Amino acid sequence: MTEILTSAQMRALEAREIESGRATGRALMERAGRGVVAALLAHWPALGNQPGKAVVLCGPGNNGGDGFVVARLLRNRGWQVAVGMLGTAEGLPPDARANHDLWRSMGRVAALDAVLAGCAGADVIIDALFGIGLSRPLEGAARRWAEMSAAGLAARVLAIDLPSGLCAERGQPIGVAARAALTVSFHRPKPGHYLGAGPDHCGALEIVDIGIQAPCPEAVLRRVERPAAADLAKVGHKFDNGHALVLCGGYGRSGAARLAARAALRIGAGLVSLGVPGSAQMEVAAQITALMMQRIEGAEDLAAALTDRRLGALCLGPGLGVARAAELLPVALADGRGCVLDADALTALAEVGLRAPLHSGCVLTPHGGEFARLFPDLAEASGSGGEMSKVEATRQAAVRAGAVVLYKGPDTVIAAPDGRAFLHAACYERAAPWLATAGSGDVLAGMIAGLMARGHAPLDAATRGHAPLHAAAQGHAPLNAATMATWLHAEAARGFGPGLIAEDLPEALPQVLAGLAG
Ligand SMILES: NC(=O)C1=CN([C@@H]2O[C@H](COP(=O)(O)OP(=O)(O)OC[C@H]3O[C@@H](n4cnc5c(N)ncnc54)[C@H](O)[C@@H]3O)[C@@H](O)[C@H]2O)[C@@H](O)CC1
Ligand SMILES: Nc1ncnc2c1ncn2[C@@H]1O[C@H](COP(=O)(O)OP(=O)(O)O)[C@@H](O)[C@H]1O
Ligand SMILES: [K+]
Repeated sequence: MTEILTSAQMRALEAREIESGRATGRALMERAGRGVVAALLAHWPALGNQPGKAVVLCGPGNNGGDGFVVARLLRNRGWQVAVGMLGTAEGLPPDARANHDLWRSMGRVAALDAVLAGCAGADVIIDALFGIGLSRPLEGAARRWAEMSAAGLAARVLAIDLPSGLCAERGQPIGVAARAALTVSFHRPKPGHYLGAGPDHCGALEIVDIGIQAPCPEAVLRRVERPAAADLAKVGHKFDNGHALVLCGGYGRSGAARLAARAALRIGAGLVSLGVPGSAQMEVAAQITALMMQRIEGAEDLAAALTDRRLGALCLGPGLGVARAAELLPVALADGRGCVLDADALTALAEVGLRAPLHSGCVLTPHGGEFARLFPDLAEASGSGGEMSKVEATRQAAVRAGAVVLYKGPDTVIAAPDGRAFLHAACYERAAPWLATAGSGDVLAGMIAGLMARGHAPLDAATRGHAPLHAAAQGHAPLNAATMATWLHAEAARGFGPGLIAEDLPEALPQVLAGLAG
């Protein structure tokens, strides 16, 4: 279950399910409500011991309809339930109206403001004001609710589908948004559950199966999955496992490249060389052992080094210096070899305005600042106050660059020029706040380069389990390498935990790789 659906895709699926005759809208709403109650009792088991007190806030659409179902099911379990409503019964869509009427046969519906004023003693508050249908900022009582919950005044808030006010696509409040302890969504998560401020507003996330059988569209955003051990196994001679070249900066600036190179080696490249200018040779030589060193003063030396076809991938950027990056970039990009561009290489690229001949073997790994330098319009459109999601911005950036773009952050989005896109969200059960440490991006760049250099093609589902296919300089495809490295990078941080510094990341990789195999 790796798909992440936009609101439009979710609506289309629901419509297809209903058209197929497999379910009615009412049935889906009933299952949604049942799922919410089950999730509530699973999340707060003490509430299952004896009937509690619930306040249910119902909005003017089907999210409100889910709320009426939950109110009825809790009342049937003996709970005291107060329902507050925004809008009128007449204005509700048909399924929500039917559930409103069912609830009215067993309880009252008050105005939202009145219920909010009396919700202090509730065991749980159900936010069923708005879900994927939110189209403008909250106002009036709905806004007051969002402010109240965001201020932490209301305990045990359960949001149905989304905390009201949160944009399902961008993971940012449209104006203000409620804050929940638990968010229960349906069928598949939405981008807003993972992006930006989404996880903070959602609290914890539960996805409930409501029995939709219609298949997800092919071209959806997917979550980055745990890699298969077979894809990372090492085989044969060191040259069978690929050779990566990490370009290094001058004297006093070699640390970042050394970090990247060590990560490339740890992730399984057979050989890793540092391309070092004369000024840094002594410094680097004193610091490395398993890594190799090659003198690369400028463009000519790099061109000569690249005549070795066993070099499967390059990494340019960490500690490189913008001027050196600008000199080396054209040579590095000339022959279409796998190339990870990070840090100073991205800044150099931004200075020439993406006119360098990027190609589909490149992976660009910008953080927010670098993304804004490379794609200022997309950064603005996806920034605060913009309308575009980080997913869409990354997708467009990949098309424009003709290369894989990995837009970093706790929510990392990875997109290929052909439209495929993946999200790695270091939140909820995969939170890895320790990654916010200097140099961790350098390690990621090295890991990607190491995977791209590795001398066997990734195994697809059809060939998994058979002997890997050997072909020098045919490493992991850039998109695969980027997604796998992102998962392993976060996993290494999660395994190490508090106190992590970038140097620890390559050293934590063996345990992560062993864990995959075990
Ligand atoms: N799509 C599906 O597959 C399913 C949807 N279900 C529920 O249905 C919800 C979607 O229902 P709707 O499409 O009716 O959308 P919502 O219930 O999220 O809200 C839509 C209504 O709110 C109004 N509105 C939007 N922003 C407003 C604002 N700021 N102030 C005042 N009014 C505003 C709209 O005009 C519309 O009337 C989901 O979030 C989910 O909870 C579930 O019943 C299960 C299945
Ligand atoms: N709060 C966070 N949770 C999880 N991952 C994070 C967080 N902050 C940053 N990261 C990750 O840490 C890395 C930081 O990279 P970058 O910003 O380039 O740092 P540096 O330049 O210091 O190496 C990226 O992989 C990014 O996705
Ligand atoms: K909601």
